[in-house]
Parts: sequence; structure tokens; C-alpha cells
Amino acid sequence: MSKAGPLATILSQAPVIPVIQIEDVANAVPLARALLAGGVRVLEVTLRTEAAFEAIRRIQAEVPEAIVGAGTVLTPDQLDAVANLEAAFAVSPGATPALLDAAAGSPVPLLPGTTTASDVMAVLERGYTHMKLFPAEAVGGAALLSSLAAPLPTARFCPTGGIDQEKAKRYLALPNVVCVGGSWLTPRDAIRQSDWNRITELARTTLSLREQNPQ
Ligand SMILES: O=C(O)C(=O)C[C@H](O)[C@H](O)COP(=O)(O)O
Repeated sequence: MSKAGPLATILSQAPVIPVIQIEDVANAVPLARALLAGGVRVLEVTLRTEAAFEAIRRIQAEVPEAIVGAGTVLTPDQLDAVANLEAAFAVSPGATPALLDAAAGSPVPLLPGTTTASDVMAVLERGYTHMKLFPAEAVGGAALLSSLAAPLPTARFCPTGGIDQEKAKRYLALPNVVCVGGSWLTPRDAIRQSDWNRITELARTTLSLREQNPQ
């Protein structure tokens, strides 16, 4: 089965996906609302904190306009847990055969992580067209993606890792990039200080990137 369908639709709604780390579950809903107020709808809540599952649940219940997925999904068990939550999508930093086997039978669309041409070929072989490039800046960034486009023209990327607003612009101008991901939209200090206006403003300015780079 091709994995392009649901993910392609989700990612096309998001030139930028905030990679969110929730430490205090009470912040989940106000943070999601702040991002939505700035026009960012597709949210990735990483499973790096204990609060992650409850944060996803609360956003689903209280901010239904948000499209919430889970990030840092590393194992088949985590993918099952994410499916039980009915999260909209899952993101992994890499792609092991075990995780890809589990994803083949899972209702949750997976955005698998890739770093090299071989990684890209491995997920293309499994029917994926959309994948993450991680850690994007460290492994070659926009130059790497331009180089991959010639031999691997069907691959579409969501680069993540080390990206900020300025760098996001460069990525979004590439024809094989559908969106970019990163934590710069949800700075830890802004979350701790409940500075939701700052997060809305960051979301808003980031979305203007799409207007500068229509695809
Ligand atoms: O958690 C995952 O699934 C990951 O693959 C890693 C994240 O996407 C990056 O850690 C975000 O990178 P920064 O924007 O540099 O903070």
C-alpha cells in the first residue's frame, strides 16, 4: 500500500510543523491554541516527555481544529500506542525495518526519518514518497536535498533538525521540500513563561514564508 496519501494531504497543509516538547501537560492546550491563532495547524508532539500522551489527548479533545501527530516514535510499541490514541500521524527520526514493518500494518501514517540516499531508497521501496530528513542541518541541509533530487526525483522531504526561520526559507524554496519541521516555533522559555503571544507571532511570521515561496 502506498503511504503517500494521508501524509501528503497533512503535510500540504503545513509549510512548517512545530516540533513540540511538553513538560507540563497544562501547557498543551494553550500552546496549541497559540499556534492555531498564528495559522499553524499541524502539530508534532514528541514522545520525549511523560506528559506527551496526555498532551496529545487534551489537544485532540479541546482544540479539534488542530491536526496532532506524535514525534520521536522509535518502536513498534510506541507506534501502537500512538494508533490507540488515534493521533493523525507519527514521525520518527530514522527508519528501522521493525518500525517500517509495524507501520505497514498500522492505521497511523508514518513520516519516516532518512539521512542518506540509501535510507531514501529503502523507504521508497516500501511505498513512501514523503519522508523526513534528519538531522537536516548537520547532514548537509539544502545542498544535500538538491543533490538527492536528481537521482531520487520522487522523494519529498520534510527536513528537520537545526532549522530556524531564515534557514526554513531556503528549504521551502526547494522543489523536493514540502514542509520543514523544528522546535524554533515553540521556544522552551516562551512555554515556561506562558508567553503565548510570542508563539502566535512566531507562527504568523513563519507562515508568511509560504507566501514568499508558493509551491
Ligand atoms: O523527535 C524526533 O522525532 C526527531 O527526529 C527530532 C526532532 O525533529 C528535532 O530534534 C527537532 O530539531 P530542532 O528543531 O533542531 O530542535
